[in-house]
Amino acid sequence: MKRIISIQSHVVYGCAGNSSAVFPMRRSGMDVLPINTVQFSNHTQYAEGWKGMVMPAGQITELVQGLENIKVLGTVDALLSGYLGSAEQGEEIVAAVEKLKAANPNAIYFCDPVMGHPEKGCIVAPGVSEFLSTKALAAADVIAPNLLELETLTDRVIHNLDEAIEACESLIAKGIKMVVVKHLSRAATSTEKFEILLVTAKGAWLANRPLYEFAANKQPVGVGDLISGLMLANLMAGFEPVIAFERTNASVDAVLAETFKQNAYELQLILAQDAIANPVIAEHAKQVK
Ligand SMILES: Nc1ncnc2c1ncn2[C@@H]1O[C@H](COP(=O)(O)OP(=O)(O)O)[C@@H](O)[C@H]1O
Ligand SMILES: Cc1ncc(COP(=O)(O)O)c(C=O)c1O
Ligand SMILES: [Mg+2]
Repeated sequence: MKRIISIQSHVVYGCAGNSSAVFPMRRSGMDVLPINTVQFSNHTQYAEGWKGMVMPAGQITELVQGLENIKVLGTVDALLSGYLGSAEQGEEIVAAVEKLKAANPNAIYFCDPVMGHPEKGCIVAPGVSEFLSTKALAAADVIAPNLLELETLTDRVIHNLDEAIEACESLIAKGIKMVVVKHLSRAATSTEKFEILLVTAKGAWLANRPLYEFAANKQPVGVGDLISGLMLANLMAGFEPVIAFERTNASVDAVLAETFKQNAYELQLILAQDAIANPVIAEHAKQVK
């Protein structure tokens, strides 16, 4: 069984961060070790706000040390990071990646560069975007931005698929092994489908899934965290990148379809759990470069 440390937010109610990714990764057969960057009542896109706290400085480092003390750190196959409570937590994560790779040189770092953005509504502490664009990017093996995050990481405005591929290739040229663009949004080839992109040194692949008409102020949150968690789980399960990409897209579609069917705001992970574990691929990814 592959083992993944997942360093993300925890929300008491609903799905975001670890509360969106841990159960699906476990349901996909992974042994997941969650480290929470924050403990919030709910995600930060509720109009009513949220309660809770950012985990104290040093907490990530202390917990990783605890894993090393009991000789578990060397058995970990991957570290996934997502929503950060502070830029200082990012520094602790990069140090944890270095410690992990010293204990297991085959381990990989999968970074979901969750950034706040007025267009998106997600609220993230100051300095996090700058950290993600520099030190996290330098340490990551796989990175999974949405379009806005990809633009920030590559300091460019992206208008279409070709420009999105070029932006990903610029990250590959810097040493990133794989880029998953979780949402092509305005750079997508069609407005009728929800499109995602996989780019590696071997090429670029486009996948899509149906668009569900959620109410404007009730767009489910935690989808990116779900995509990143399932992509990593599928890679750890041994699927080739394109197959992992297709399986992830199929599982995420099943979750969104169930969420839409239930007219829910929070992702319906439990109702869709069988499709998480055993996705049915409706349409294969198309190689676009
Ligand atoms: N199949 C779908 N149909 C409609 N909306 C979707 C679908 N999948 C994801 N979304 C919405 O698209 C947005 C994706 O957010 P974005 O910030 O672009 O990436 P992410 O949040 O996944 O990191 C979210 O509002 C999510 O609810
Ligand atoms: C606490 C928390 N964690 C994680 C996220 C990331 O969610 P998404 O996967 O939609 O980018 C958000 C977004 O608002 C959030 O508020
Ligand atoms: Mg996101």
